Amino acid sequence: MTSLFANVEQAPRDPILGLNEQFNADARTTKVNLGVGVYFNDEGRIPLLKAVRNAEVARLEAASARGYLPIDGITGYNQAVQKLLFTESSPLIAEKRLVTAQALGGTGALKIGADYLKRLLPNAKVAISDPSWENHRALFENAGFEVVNYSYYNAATHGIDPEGMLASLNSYPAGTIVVLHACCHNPTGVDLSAEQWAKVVDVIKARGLVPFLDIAYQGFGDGIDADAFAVRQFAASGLSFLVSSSFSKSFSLYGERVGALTIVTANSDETGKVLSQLKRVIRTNYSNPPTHGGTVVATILNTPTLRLEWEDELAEMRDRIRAMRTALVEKLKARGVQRDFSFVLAQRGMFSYSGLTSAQVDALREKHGVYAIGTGRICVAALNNQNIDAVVDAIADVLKD
Ligand SMILES: Cc1ncc(COP(=O)(O)O)c(C=O)c1O
Repeated sequence: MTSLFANVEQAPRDPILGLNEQFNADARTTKVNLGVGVYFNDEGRIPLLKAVRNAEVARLEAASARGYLPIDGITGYNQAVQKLLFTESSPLIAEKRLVTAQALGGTGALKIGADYLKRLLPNAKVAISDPSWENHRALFENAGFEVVNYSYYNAATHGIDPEGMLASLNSYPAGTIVVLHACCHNPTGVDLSAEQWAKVVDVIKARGLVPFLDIAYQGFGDGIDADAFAVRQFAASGLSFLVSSSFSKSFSLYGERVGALTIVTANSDETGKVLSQLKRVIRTNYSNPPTHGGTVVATILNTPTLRLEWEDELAEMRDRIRAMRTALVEKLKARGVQRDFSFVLAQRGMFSYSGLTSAQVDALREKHGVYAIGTGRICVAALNNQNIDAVVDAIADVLKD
């Protein structure tokens, strides 16, 4: 009798998680991991934010005073997410046009959104940017959608291809789902300008496309409010759309899986019905989300002192990444590297799309123990004063070859 799994084939390794496994197995003490999308502090550690520590203390104190742990429903989480995205005075809140559900990180928010959209629009295609976060395509394909790419990045200018993007959007039939990075585009770090967003909103509205905004780095671009610009533009347009929020990076809570899916409906009647459907998707996947990380985030967002503490720490992370961008560009220049890397200064968020070829990325890893993604994406948020000189030397070396 053949065994149940006798004919199972080895699945390809996830490009990022696979690289991480390789990094962990690398015995070199000088190795640097610029592959994974994680913010590390100057000691190379994932920081425990003071606001998080203080919220944890408050959480435990409240639980012991009560004498029991609540089993469902985190007070104030959904409302806090909505205020972060749309501001407290948004008419969407007053008009009860928002459905928000806590989700397992940004990935979980995309997944429940995708599963719900598959029920709503079974024949729609999903369009993602070229390039996009590695998981977008696989996630929507796994939800049963055909996924296509819209033009986004111009490698020659290290900028947006605005005409190409609008041409792509204009070619789609009504009902096509368009996944947009609301800020800090992953992997390129290149975002649309206000004027470009306005044109994108117009085309999406005119053609009846369905926007799904992914906001995984709110606060890492220009600030909490500035980074919500695109989300608020869509809100002002009167369209119905979806937003997936991730708090993994902004609260430095990677392992807790904190995120949210928000759906903007046309009116309060739709809101009630959409919520009932979304609950069904969640219920049949994992029943309800864990409470720990969500309570910490809700406590911070709803407690003025903790909120200020968090905003300062988020700004500190953003400033440190910017400082690392500047240091990288200046050190490469000082090292005599001919190629101009100044485009890196205009990129936002945690990543840089360096323009290094996959052969150069291989050489960085094999010769120097510097790990980057094959597309040339490096995580600038993983650079620090201890490792940056080794990284600069390694890049200079592979460019020389
Ligand atoms: C664009 C984008 N969306 C979503 C996610 C997923 O976020 P989370 O780690 O919270 O699942 C990421 C994380 O890398 C991302 O870069």
